[in-house]
Amino acid sequence: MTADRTLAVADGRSTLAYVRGLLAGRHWALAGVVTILFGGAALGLVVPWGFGAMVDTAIDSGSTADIARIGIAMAVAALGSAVLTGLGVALSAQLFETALARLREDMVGAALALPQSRVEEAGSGDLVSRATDDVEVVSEAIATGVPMLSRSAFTVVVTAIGFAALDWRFLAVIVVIVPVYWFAMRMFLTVAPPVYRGERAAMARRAHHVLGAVRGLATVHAFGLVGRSAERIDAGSWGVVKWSMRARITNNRLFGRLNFAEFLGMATIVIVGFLLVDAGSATVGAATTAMLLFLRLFDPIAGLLLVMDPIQSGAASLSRIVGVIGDGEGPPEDAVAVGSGARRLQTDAVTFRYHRDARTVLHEVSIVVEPGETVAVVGSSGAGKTTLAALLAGIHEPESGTITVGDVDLRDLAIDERPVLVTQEVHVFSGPLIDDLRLTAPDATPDQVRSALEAVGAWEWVALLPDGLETVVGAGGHALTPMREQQIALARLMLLDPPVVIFDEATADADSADADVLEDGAQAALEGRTALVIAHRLTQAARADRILVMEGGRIVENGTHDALRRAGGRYAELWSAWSRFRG
Ligand SMILES: Nc1ncnc2c1ncn2[C@@H]1O[C@H](COP(=O)(O)OP(=O)(O)OP(=O)(O)O)[C@@H](O)[C@H]1O
Repeated sequence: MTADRTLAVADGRSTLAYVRGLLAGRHWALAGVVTILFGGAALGLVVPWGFGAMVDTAIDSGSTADIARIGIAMAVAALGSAVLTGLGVALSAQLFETALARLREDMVGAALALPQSRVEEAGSGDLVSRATDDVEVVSEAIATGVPMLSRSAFTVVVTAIGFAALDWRFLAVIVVIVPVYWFAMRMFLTVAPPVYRGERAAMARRAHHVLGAVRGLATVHAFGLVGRSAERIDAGSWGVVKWSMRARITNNRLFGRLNFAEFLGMATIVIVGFLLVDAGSATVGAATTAMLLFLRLFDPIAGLLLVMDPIQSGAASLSRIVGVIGDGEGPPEDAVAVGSGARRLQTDAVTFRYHRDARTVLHEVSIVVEPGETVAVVGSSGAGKTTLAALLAGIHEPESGTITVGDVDLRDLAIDERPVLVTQEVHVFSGPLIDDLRLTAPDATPDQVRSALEAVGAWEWVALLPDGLETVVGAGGHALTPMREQQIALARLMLLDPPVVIFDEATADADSADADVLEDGAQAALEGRTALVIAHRLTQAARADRILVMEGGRIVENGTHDALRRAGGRYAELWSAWSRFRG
């Protein structure tokens, strides 16, 4: 039975495990990136060290050649640092972009494998937003966050080591600035996200008013609504101004606190440097180096704080994506293959409700469709025919009872072994017609495609298309009538060649002029298969080997067309009403 539940959101541990899986086999590449970035950051220390050494050399009346040598060492180190950092950032971006590509693939694969019932329960909007917005947020976090994190984190760590190497007492600066940065970050991460969300929402409202006025310009003019429209747009724009001001104030507060931390740090280094030099335990050059080291930290620390927001959002989105990937109930690992050949389709006392609190839609339904047999299901609207079809195709699971295909439980079957459901909703994919038909059989030859089209009565019109099988159909291509789309669906089915088929009013959409052609096509497509046909047109039911009549979620009659008509029950009633209707 189905229950109300949204799509899962993975917890921290599962998300981390998934990320580890994404990077599996890339450990050496990751270690290489870390080493290169560490080397780049370490070489960067040579520049402030060089300046300090220059100061000490000048104080000690060293020669110009000594100073020049230090300058050359600094230049080489700066170049080396730039090259290594650039290489490290590029390699880390490549590493993470590759992981992102796999994440996208996994997400699309999982979304496509999700049972339709799960998507319906959770709401398709949730899935769409995870597949688009959340993937976008993660890629944004990776594109902006990873290079900044890689560069900044290593610079901060290596600089702290540099302080310690110079004189451990310079580390006092870290004790002074860390609390200020910590509070600045806490404030920013608490205040900024709702302000940015508010700003985006205000922009969306303004766009909504502007688009509404532009699209409905004729109505705006006709009813003299120009003034009111302008007022709404004004109000929307003013909302954007207010939220943008708040966002800028939030940013300025952050930068104000960062500047305060920088001031405190510099003052600490000046004081510690003065005391150390005064006590003779450090040189003026060392104090200069300490100050330059600290100045180098400004950009990386600000960068780290600013990427916290996208990284946080990225982590939240990643857990939503990993939730979907883990949620796929897909085919069981040890899915059973029942082999080729015709098979029996059977339900045993199947009961079903759409929701826990809803009424029962199917009551202990037991049916058997023998191998190769075509059984039609008829009944009044709301009898439960479509629900039965959905259960047989594995879209919903019974609350109780079992469904078996060739004596194997439906739940244990691989997805491509399950009965194929053909409904009246046919989607024609954009592209050459032959590609559309080959969706279900990529290796089919043009001759096989043509035979399938002939069998369902579609070759006559396909042959007359401007480019025959190569004609571009679907959105923006050659338009097809509903009947032709149905025929395409039947031809796809023939090419797929499944042993068990469920037709849910697959030919119901056609005009009566087209109905006979489609029914012939459907008959051909069902030849040799085990088929259950939900029939709206009773002529279609009359062609079946046997008919089941459904009412109120129960099978109330079972027999051939002739036998049921003679019995004078519900089917006979439906048939005479249908015959009168057809004249
Ligand atoms: N997604 C759903 N959620 C809740 N109830 C549903 C849902 N789909 C169908 N039902 C209910 O289940 C019952 C059986 O519907 P079903 O569509 O299976 O009947 P049907 O015989 O196929 O009818 P029709 O011929 O009109 O398509 C109806 O009462 C219907 O309101």
